[in-house]
Amino acid sequence: MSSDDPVVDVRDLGKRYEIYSAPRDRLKQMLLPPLARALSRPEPRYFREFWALRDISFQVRRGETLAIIGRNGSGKSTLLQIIAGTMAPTTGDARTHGRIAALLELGSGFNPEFTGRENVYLNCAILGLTREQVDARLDEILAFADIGAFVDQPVKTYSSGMMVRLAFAVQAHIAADIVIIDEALAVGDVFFAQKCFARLRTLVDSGAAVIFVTHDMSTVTQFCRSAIVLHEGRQLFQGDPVAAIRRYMLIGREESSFSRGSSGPADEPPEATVAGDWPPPDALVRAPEVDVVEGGRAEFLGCTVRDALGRPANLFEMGDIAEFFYDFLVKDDIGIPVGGISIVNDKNIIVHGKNSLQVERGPRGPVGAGTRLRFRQRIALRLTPGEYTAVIGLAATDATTYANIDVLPHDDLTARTERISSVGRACTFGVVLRRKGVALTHHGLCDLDGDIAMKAHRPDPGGERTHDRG
Ligand SMILES: Nc1ncnc2c1ncn2[C@@H]1O[C@H](COP(=O)(O)OP(=O)(O)OP(=O)(O)O)[C@@H](O)[C@H]1O
Repeated sequence: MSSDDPVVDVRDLGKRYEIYSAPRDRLKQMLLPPLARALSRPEPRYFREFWALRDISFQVRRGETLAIIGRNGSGKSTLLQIIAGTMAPTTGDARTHGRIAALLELGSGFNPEFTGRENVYLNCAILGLTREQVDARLDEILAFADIGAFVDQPVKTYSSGMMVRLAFAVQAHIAADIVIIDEALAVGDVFFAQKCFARLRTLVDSGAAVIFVTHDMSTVTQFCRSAIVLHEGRQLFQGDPVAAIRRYMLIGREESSFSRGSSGPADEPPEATVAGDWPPPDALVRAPEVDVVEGGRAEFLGCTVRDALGRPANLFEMGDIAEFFYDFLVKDDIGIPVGGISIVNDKNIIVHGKNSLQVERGPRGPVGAGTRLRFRQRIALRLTPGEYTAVIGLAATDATTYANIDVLPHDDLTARTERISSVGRACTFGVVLRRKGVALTHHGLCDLDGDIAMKAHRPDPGGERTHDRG
């Protein structure tokens, strides 16, 4: 095998599951078809077919990193299991060359009654290492796992974080040619995740191929050289990670009444407005999965997200302006209304939140029952690529508080502001790398204002020379 030959070669792969509506049907399926065959009768079937994967083909070479992305249930884990050899395909095949390290299901390779140390030996033996080889690596494995005295406790007493530490430490030290990881790093803390990525980078540099399932889009862009998008068991896309994320973000959206905003087709969708214009009230959407907490004093009517051209959009490039429009029907007399949005990432962390008290100070008064309150909130999405949801909130405050916002302590302001409605998952949108200019405008969750100055200073015999850059 030459060094350029694929170490993973997946061809026309398909996986069919048999779905039984009752356990007894499984038994019938085992017993009755052979009987029917013996009697030369038509074979009965007691299950429904479900194809979790269809026509999947790709190759991975040494030193390559491949991400597999897709919505829940798209077939990612099934595909990894077939590559890892723990599940057989129904059609096609997945050939692999070399030793495989797989981190698929938490604790799956461990015997819960054995200690961590014993499990290291057990796991390594399963992976084909001799006792002497394990002895030689044990210190390194345990140092990497860094679980202290727990290493001599039964694994059943471990937290999930400890379990993944030990499992990753083993898999990362067995000199594997192919490393397969299914989201497993997500249960470790951030320091351990960083250590794992550093280790994976070393493995890749030394020629291992890494296949990775993740829902974390920044991992895809930062770590992987290519990506496959699976959707309902089909391979929608394979190639550049950024293009793959775009494709992934569009799943389920292109068919809906939403369109793609800045990434969309050149022809404008019918409901586009001029940027900044208020869309007609019936253009607002109330998604079925919104999570509304309201005390009956106002009703959330819906929202729409528009791009800088006024087109409905839910996919933006880093730094694009998004305009959020959202309406409430006030059902009771309330004080001075306050509207706001919090943007929440896939880890349920609020990456940005702002309400109208924080941005405007125009004359305002209380509003009465029957008023339709309309908000337009413009946000520059200077966020890391990923999927986000918006929480939309309505609150009210009194005239005295409103007049004294600048002097009131924050806690007083909060205490004097009544929460009226909070709408979780009011809308979702994606942020992807930019296509023009610097693709990734910053690292980390959000882009903070700031600048960088540099001075180069080189003392020399003829006097000092200083260059300023700012
Ligand atoms: N043993 C099984 N029997 C029947 N159907 C199954 C079985 N295992 C998985 N499936 C189905 O196959 C499809 C693909 O499952 P899989 O776990 O591979 O998806 P996934 O992309 O890894 O999902 P997630 O992101 O939620 O982990 C799903 O619809 C799932 O319900």
